[in-house]
Amino acid sequence: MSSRLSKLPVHMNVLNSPRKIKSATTSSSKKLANTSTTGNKVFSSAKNTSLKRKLQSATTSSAKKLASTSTTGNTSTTGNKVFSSAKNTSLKRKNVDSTRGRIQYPPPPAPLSKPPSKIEVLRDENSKLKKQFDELRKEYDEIITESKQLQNEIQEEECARKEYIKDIDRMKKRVANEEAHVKEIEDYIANLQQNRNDMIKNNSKLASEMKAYRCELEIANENITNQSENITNNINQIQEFTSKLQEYERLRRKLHNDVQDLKGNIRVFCRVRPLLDSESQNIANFKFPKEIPFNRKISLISTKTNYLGEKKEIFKEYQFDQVFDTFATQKDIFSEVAHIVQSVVDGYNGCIFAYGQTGAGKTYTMTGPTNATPETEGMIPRAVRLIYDIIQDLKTQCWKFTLEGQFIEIYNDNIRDLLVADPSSTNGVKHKTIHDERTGTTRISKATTVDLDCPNTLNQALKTAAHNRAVAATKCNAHSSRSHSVFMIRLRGTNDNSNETRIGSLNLIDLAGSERLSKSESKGDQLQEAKHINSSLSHLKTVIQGIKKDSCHINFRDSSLTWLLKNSLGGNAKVLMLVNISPLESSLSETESSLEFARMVNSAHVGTAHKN
Ligand SMILES: Nc1ncnc2c1ncn2[C@@H]1O[C@H](COP(=O)(O)OP(=O)(O)OP(=O)(O)O)[C@@H](O)[C@H]1O
Repeated sequence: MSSRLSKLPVHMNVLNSPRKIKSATTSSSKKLANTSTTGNKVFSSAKNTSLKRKLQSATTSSAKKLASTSTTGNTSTTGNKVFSSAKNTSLKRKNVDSTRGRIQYPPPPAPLSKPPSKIEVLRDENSKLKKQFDELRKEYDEIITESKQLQNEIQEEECARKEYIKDIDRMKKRVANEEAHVKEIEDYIANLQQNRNDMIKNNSKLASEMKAYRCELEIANENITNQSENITNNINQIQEFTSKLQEYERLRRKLHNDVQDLKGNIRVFCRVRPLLDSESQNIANFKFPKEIPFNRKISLISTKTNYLGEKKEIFKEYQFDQVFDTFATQKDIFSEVAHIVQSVVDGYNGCIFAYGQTGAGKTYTMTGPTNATPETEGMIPRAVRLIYDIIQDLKTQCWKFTLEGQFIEIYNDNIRDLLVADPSSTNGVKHKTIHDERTGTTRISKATTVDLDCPNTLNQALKTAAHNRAVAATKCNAHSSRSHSVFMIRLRGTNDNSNETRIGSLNLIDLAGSERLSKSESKGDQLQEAKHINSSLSHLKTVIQGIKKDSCHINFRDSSLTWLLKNSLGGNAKVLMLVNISPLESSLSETESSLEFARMVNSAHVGTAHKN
């Protein structure tokens, strides 16, 4: 019995060493905490179970010993037996209960007056064992508590581990993403690297190109420097040439004027128009003796019957500045007119008038036919176009020009505006001729003035004038032949370089038909018209004769026509008279009359022209 009990401490040695158990538990707990693997859990659980089993076995053995001791005690006393049995039963139950939970120990036996018996010894032992058991139980409870804590810790660790695993998975995913991102960045960097390499290549290429350009630039700069010097030299030369040109221009104008003076300030051209398709009459017998460089003479052979009834050929020869036969073109006529136009731009007054009987070709010569072409257009459009050309050229010499025009007609000695949009609106309007003695120019009051700044304005003005004359012609039979039309051009030029000013004027006149009163057999209004025409032409003749004789007093005021032409016929003027001749034999008498008038004009001398 004692050996068996003595064996108990051997078991209890294990259990009785709380430090060892605690240390083992702590070590196990640490291991568990460190490893947190399922295997460790199992191990820990197994250890706890083994500890439980040992405790149970120790309790069971103690109970058995008590039972056995109790049986032996029954031989002494019944009361003790009962007591022992009851105690043993109670102890057994307690011991059995102890396997389930807390163990209930029997109260210690009452002290014996006799030396302690075996039972008392056993009781002491039992009491000691109980104490040991209580201690063990306490330790066990602590271990259980600790184990539970460990379990909890294990569970927590397991949860944490799972979280870690999740975190690791998340991290893995993140790492995968980051790796992909890194891959992208690496690709991007590789691309950038490639670009950088390309750019480096380009850079070096550009650098070498730039070097080449720099060389070229240096050469170009040298060239520019050289050329700048050349330009400066050229500018100096140009300035020299310009001043020389201006000098030559002055000389040219003087020479041109001298030539005009030598030619005479009143020059007369004669033009014989061709036979028209519509005409079937006989042609007069004209002769155009060939001269070089141009024809100056025209011979007229007529047959006259004397009082004896004898037919006699009469030969008359006229000489003018130039004679144009039936083949002459508008261009031929203008080549001579152009000199006067040039004089006008040079600052002189000019006057070109067409004289001749009705139908002799005055309007054709001055304006051109109704649907004129560049070949057939007359002196007026050609003169204006030439002025445009000359003033355009003069711009290189710093000349600026303004050009304006008026277009009027003189009918029955009254002035009418041909550029007005509505002729009926001017009924009763009295126009006056105003001469500016300072500038030597003439203008008509209250008449429309147009700026002839471009060929279109000129064409429009010519159209309006032609329309207004046509309207008047329908109202009054053959009106156009019954009035003098005057296209007045005024020109003003300034030169800021030389501070020069040029003022010139050009009158282009289509005179009324010059047929004689006796022949026209006019009556009524027509007679009145014819009288006015003859009167004005007669005054023109008188004025020119007065000029021819150098008369002190020339009465320009005698007719509206001569008054209008005062500045154009006076000392400061270049005059060109175009005598238009009909080729018809039936017009011979009028032809002779016109040629006589022209001869008289041609012999007249109109002062010495001077600039305005
Ligand atoms: N050189 C010419 N070449 C061709 N046709 C011409 C020429 N000269 C005049 N004509 C024509 O002769 C006709 C009469 O000419 P125009 O009208 O010019 O005469 P005019 O002297 O002006 O007459 P009016 O005094 O009645 O105005 C017109 O049909 C015109 O086209």
